[in-house]
Amino acid sequence: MALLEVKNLGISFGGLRAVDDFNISIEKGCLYGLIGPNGAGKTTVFNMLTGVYLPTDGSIILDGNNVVGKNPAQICQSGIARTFQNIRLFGKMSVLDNVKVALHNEYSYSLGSGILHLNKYKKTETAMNERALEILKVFDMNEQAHILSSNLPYGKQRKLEIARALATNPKLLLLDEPAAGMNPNETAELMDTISLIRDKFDITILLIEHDMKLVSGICEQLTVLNFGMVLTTGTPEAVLNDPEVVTAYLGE
Ligand SMILES: Nc1ncnc2c1ncn2[C@@H]1O[C@H](COP(=O)(O)OP(=O)(O)OP(=O)(O)O)[C@@H](O)[C@H]1O
Repeated sequence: MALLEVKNLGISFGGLRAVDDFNISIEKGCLYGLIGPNGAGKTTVFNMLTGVYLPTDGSIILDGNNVVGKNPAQICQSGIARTFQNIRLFGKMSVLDNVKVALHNEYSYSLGSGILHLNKYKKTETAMNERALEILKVFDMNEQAHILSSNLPYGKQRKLEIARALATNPKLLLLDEPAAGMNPNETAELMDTISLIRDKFDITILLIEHDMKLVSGICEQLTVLNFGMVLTTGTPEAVLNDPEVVTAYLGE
């Protein structure tokens, strides 16, 4: 059974049909790319998958359960995490704290325990620090744990966003243009990181990206969206050589 099965998904904003009859099936462990021209509806699909937008039609089945109608926090608990096109870190918090805020799916203590610094609070905080450092180490950022996140270079801020999303312990990680604004060296490093976390965290990844080098380098399956509708689905080789895709998106 696929980890994510999306059927006939659609949404309208007033008279605009932003996404129509969108179907996708993603096997567990797959690294999957969603591509298409600007305004095709890619981020709108992410917003529906994460409960930010309520679809007008269709179903989103994650691991056998329909998540349509759940709010973003409930969907995060069900196992979908995301990053955003524009970096949305807590700039005035440390790198470590940015990761720790996302650990609440796994760790918790009562308000009273926190105020009174009871044993439960101390144990949980120690465990959270250890877990957050472990995640940061995968990104080679454990030594920067105590600096302000806004002081990180751009490429590292993007990685920290991914680390924070991973801290929610997702089954499915959605990355919205993870390479946006990166230079070629940062993009190459990011490609290695994305492949590594898929293996190390045993997760499934769906990413939106305009950088075709990244897409063809790491994705195993692609779906192309055009004017809110699926143009085609297949392997990167088949999709990127499809004349319709070349005309609609790649512009050659
Ligand atoms: N909340 C909203 N209200 C009205 N229209 C919206 C809303 N959200 C998205 N849209 C419209 O839906 C369409 C798809 O937008 P979307 O941002 O999903 O495209 P995209 O494929 O992610 O584009 P890009 O590659 O530029 O990020 C656009 O016409 C956009 O203006």
